[in-house]
This record gives sequence, C-alpha cells and structure tokens, in this order.
Amino acid sequence: MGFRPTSEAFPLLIVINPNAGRKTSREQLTKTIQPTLDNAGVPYRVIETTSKGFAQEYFRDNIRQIFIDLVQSLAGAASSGAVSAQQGDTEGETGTGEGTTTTAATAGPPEVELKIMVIGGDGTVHEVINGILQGIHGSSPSSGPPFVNDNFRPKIELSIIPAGTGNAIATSQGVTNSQAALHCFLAGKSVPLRLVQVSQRNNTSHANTTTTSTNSNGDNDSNSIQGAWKPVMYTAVVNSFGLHCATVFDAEGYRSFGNVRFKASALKNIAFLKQYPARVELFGPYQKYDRPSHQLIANTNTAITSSQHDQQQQQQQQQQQPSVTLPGPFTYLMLTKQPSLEPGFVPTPFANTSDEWLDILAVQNAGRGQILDILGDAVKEGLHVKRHDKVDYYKAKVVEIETPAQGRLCVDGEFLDIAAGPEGRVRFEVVSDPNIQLFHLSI
Ligand SMILES: Nc1ncnc2c1ncn2[C@@H]1O[C@H](COP(=O)(O)OP(=O)(O)OP(=O)(O)O)[C@@H](O)[C@H]1O
Repeated sequence: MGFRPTSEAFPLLIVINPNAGRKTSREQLTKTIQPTLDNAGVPYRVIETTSKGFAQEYFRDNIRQIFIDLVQSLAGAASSGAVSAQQGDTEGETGTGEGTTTTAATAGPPEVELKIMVIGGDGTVHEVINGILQGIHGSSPSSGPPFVNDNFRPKIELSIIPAGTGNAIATSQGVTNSQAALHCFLAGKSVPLRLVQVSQRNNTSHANTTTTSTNSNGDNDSNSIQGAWKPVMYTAVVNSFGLHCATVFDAEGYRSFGNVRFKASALKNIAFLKQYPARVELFGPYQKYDRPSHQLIANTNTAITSSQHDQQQQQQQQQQQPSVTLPGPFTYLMLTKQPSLEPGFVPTPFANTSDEWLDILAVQNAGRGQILDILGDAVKEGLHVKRHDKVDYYKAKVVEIETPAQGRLCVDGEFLDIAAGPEGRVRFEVVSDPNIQLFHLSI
C-alpha cells in the first residue's frame, strides 16, 4: 500500500487528525494550508487519521514503502539515474519486507529527505514518530527487518501545524498558528528534533543475568538485573510521574468538559494531593540549577582522564553508578525535551528540543500550598525554578526511575504502568540515532 509519486517531486505527506484540540484541523487544511501549498506548487498527499493509533500503525506499516517510492521518484528525477531502489519481494502488501534493498550507485549514501506535515497536537506527532521508528527499526512483525543503515540515512522533516490542545513542540519553537508554521515550512527552516528513548529491561531473556545484590540502602540493586534494555517507545515532549501524570490520566475521563478538563483534573488531584514513592537516578554527566547564582552548573566529578583505557573505565563507571539519586517520594516529576507544555506554562524553561540533554523538574514531598505556589509560578514563564526551594532542576543524559510498588508514568500523553522494584525500572535516554535524522521546522 505504498505511495506512487504523482510527479517528479515526491508529495509532502500531510497527516491530519480531525479530532485534535478544538477540531479545527479540517478547516485549517482547506482554508489555509491547501491554498498556500497549491499557490507555492507543492504537491501533497493527505492522510486523515480515523482513530487513536491510526497514524502510528500507518507509518509503522508503510514507512518502508514510502521510502522506496521516494527513492524511485528521485531516481526518475536524476538524469544520471544516480539513485535506485530495488524491491526484492512483495513489501508492503504482505508486510514481510524481505529482500528489500535500497542502493546508491554513486559514492556515499543518497540524500533522501521525506517531508511530513502534521495538522494536530503532540499526541499525533508522537504517533507519527513512533510509527516511523518502529517501521525503520523493524521492531514489529509487520515492519520487517531494519532497513536504514549507513548506506541509507534518510532525513525526515516534520512540520507541525499546531491544531491540538497543548501543542508543546510547536509552542516551544514559537510557532503558535498555522500561518507561522506554513511560513517556516516554505522557508525550509529546520532544527534537529531529539527524542527520548524510553526503555525497560527485556526480562524475558536473562542471558546476562547476574545475581541480584543489595545496595547500601538495603534495596535491591537494579543494575544487577541484567536483561538488555529494550526500547518501549520514543517521546518528544514530556515524561512524568506523580501529580502531572495523575492529572493527565484523570483528564481523559473528563473529555466531555472540553479544554478545561486538565484544569478540573489538576484541581481534583491537588485537593487530594498524594506523594508518589519512587527513586530516580541520573547517570553520567549532569547540570544542576543553582538558585543563588541563577544558573546551571555542570558537575565536576567527571575528571578528565588521559588514556583511552582510563576514559573507557570512567565511562563504564558512569554507566553503572548514578551521579545523582533523588530518593522521593515525589509530588511532581517531569523529564522533558520541551520548555513549554502549553502557551504560558513553562515547567522546564531550560529544555531545548535540539540539545542532547533531558531536563528534569523534581518536587519531592511538597505540601498542597507549596505545589500550588510552584505551579502558579510555572505559568509565569518558569519563575518557580528561581523561587522555590522544593524545586530541583537538572539536565542529564540518562535517567532511571524505579517504584517500590506498582507505578504509572505518563509518556507523551500515553501511560506506562510499571511493575514494582527493579523489574519495572524504566530508563530515559536522549537519542540521536545517526541512521534516522528527524528534523522539524522552527522560526
Ligand atoms: N480520528 C480520530 N478520532 C479520535 N481520536 C483520534 C483520531 N485521530 C487521532 N486520534 C487521537 O486523538 C488524540 C489526541 O490528538 P492530539 O494529541 O493530536 O490532540 P490534543 O490532545 O488535542 O493535543 P495535544 O497533545 O497537543 O495537547 C491522540 O491520542 C490520537 O491518537
């Protein structure tokens, strides 16, 4: 079920979620986007989502064929026929993908760039990204074996027309309406979109299992449960635990309230405020916000070592021993790649979609008055970080969380229920996979 390019220029794929936000996507498409693209001579193909999960499944099952068609269209366009794609067997229709190859006749990988426009909110973007990565990495039976490698390293330019409720990714780039987003698209401005890989131990295969030991806190040492980390999903916006997660979860039940459902849910969860037991560990280098000097300070524990052997040893140590442990319990915990989650609400003001850091906002054991103050200041462009002693702010590259009882995480608006203890431990890591380059547009 692949795309056949209708012209030499491969069509822009427009993914539209008619159900996002205030349900204005279709109107935005017909009134603003289509006339502008037609005027600019940009060919496009519209893919309308029909239900939750549609976009993810669509890209997971079709991304391979989309790239094959894209490469073929490039080959057709190039007079020398520099790029060619060969389809070994019935990819797409059967979903096996066996034997599919993409080759470049010239030296070096072909320059392949796929443009996708999403008219929707962060949830739709999340689905598109996860579908693409599942399809590319072959992590589902229908996606076939991985097909992106050093010889074929496509770029994906993701343009986001903010039509959802929060629109965190677009808002964080200063893109607040479809006109601004279209302007960015036509000007071809893009910045790297770094993602967070969310992984859990692959406990079905304990090939490397070592004995479970007990650390100095008397807890089981989770690093000794040695099932390999297995990506569960990728997030582009926010991972949370505690009050924020409970608020998003309960807001689903208040859908009939429209856009005030988050406010209603937050008020309920603050009125019945809970503390959420967990231990959070940061691994490797990190930066911590220093309130007196109002700046992020890099940790200096990572001494510079001279020999390669020393560096390897240091790296190994950093991977095994946490640099920082936050003991909890947590009132509010967020791990983000976007500074702003909705216009005005800036919980992690130093987050940057393109950097290699994961921003961590941790509030441990706060009372109702304290959390109200903190959230009140977070809607004043992130003042809470400067003002409140209960706010810990870090930037790290690898973060793990473990809960003593069954716990729930919110991952870009979806939910991950985790088992108690080391078995349920979850790892968050900023990835920049050189074999798939996701970009998005910025002003
Ligand atoms: N046709 C559809 N009908 C119902 N739900 C859909 C449809 N298409 C997609 N969805 C689901 O709608 C949900 C909400 O979409 P999206 O996140 O884009 O908007 P939002 O929640 O309003 O915005 P934001 O995430 O920016 O706050 C997503 O989980 C998506 O899977």
